[in-house]
Amino acid sequence: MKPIIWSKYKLELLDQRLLPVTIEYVKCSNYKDVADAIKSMVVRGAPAIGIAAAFGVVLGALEFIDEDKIEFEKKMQSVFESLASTRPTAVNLFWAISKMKDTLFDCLNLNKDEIIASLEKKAIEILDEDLMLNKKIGEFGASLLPEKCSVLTHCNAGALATAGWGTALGVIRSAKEMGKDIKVFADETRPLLQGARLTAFELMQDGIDVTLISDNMAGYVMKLGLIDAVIVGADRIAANGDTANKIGTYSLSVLAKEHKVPFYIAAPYSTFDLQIKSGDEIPIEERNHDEVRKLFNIEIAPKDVKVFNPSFDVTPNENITAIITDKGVIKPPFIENIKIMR
Ligand SMILES: CSC[C@@H](O)[C@@H](O)C(=O)COP(=O)(O)O
Repeated sequence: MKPIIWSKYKLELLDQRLLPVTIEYVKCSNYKDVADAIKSMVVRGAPAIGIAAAFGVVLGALEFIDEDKIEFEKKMQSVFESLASTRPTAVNLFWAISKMKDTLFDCLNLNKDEIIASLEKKAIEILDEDLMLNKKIGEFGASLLPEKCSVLTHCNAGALATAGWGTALGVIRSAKEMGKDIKVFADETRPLLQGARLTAFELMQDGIDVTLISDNMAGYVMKLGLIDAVIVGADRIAANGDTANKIGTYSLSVLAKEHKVPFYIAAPYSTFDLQIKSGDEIPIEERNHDEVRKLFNIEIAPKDVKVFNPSFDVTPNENITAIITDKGVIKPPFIENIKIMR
């Protein structure tokens, strides 16, 4: 099941808000539809929102290509801004938009058809490259896992969050493909339940042994000795290795440290933000408070209760055993080794 389908200048996004109950695609015929889909989390996961935004740029260009050159450039600027204003934490979004901006800049002197063709080519390249990067992450990560092991993961860093295969779940898929005996514990991941709805669904579809737990069970499961490794994805990795990922990841890293369980981050190069020195500089998205007050639109708390709903947290580098990337496995000291690897 592909999360992103591009065909004949139309973008179709698998509506991840409805999974696993309903399988439905949302059709995006202009850049505003794409921005709305990213904001409302029809499409989610760091690499997937970057890819969707790249196709959003193509749709924006198609909409404005017939304007005169100055007007076209002005309108494209608002396309970039609108797509960039959707979600602040995952750097893959800004990485992909910046690739599309560079491509547009390089082809502005070409004719209209050539401009559209260049932008479309770049967006398809970003999509195809992500799948290839995930396969590499999978291979590097799988070699870290013992022949028989049980992995805990959080949120969804799988095929649904990427062009396919996944980062954290890519490591699990590759390990399985290598013949390793892998069991997975998936945190349900409140408030939006990406672990329960997406990770459990994805792994079951692939016949991978998965056990769902609620987030507050992770410590007990580790204490029972049921977890050999934690593997999660990332939304942004600072130059010192501090990593933003779905809210709850930080707590897991603390639990893993306490129980001496290795804690791995799996992410492609597009998730690194070497402009920022540490995780303190990563913008953390705060989402609608009803995500916490309600579950599937049903009130589960007093209507007006105060809520804090940060969508991500930052795991400090000292809690991370290694970062699995498409170029290899980065171990501490992260400041030096990230520089060398990148
Ligand atoms: C390969 S996806 C990595 C991360 O983007 C993922 O773990 C995550 O935090 C997704 O958050 P989401 O809010 O569902 O977009």
